[in-house]
Amino acid sequence: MTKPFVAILMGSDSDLPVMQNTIDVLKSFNITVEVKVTSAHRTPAATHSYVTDAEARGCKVFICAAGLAAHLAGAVAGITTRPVIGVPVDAGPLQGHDALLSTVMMPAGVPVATVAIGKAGAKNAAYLAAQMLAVADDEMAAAVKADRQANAEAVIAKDKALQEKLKNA
Ligand SMILES: Nc1c(C(=O)O)ncn1[C@@H]1O[C@H](COP(=O)(O)O)[C@@H](O)[C@H]1O
Repeated sequence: MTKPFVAILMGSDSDLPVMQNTIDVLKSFNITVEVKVTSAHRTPAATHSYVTDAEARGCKVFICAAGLAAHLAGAVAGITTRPVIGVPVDAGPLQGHDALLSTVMMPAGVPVATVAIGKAGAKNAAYLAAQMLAVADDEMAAAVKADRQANAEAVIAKDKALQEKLKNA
């Protein structure tokens, strides 16, 4: 039996501050995570063998983060038929627009589910992975629903506090 996990691939260790957000959200759902620095440009052979091996060991979803000419997610999507989520990282003078376009503009047949640039996208990559796992896992589905409910309650509480403050101003 292979143990299910989510793999996070980063083009560089310089992407870690953004991708720590993904790790934290996945861990909050008790999802087993593997984190790997590997690059389609700098270490293409290692990237290929990691993805092939990870899939055989039970990786259910690949999350790939890269900045600049971000080809990592697309290259991984070409190796595996597991879902691939791409996180564009703001790593240079184009502020992540370069990474966004090179991650999202995949040719038909090899999709990369691309999230927003930076921290919000990094968090959403984890939520999306949890929702993908939840399709075949009722416990995960309940955890995702409970998390949504807690977020909604936090927004309502903030609004209530704001209304009180405005009333007393
Ligand atoms: N876009 C890629 C790929 C790739 O797509 O394979 N490999 C590294 N990189 C990105 O280059 C940026 C700068 O990397 P360094 O900080 O190591 O110079 C990082 O954001 C990385 O993801």
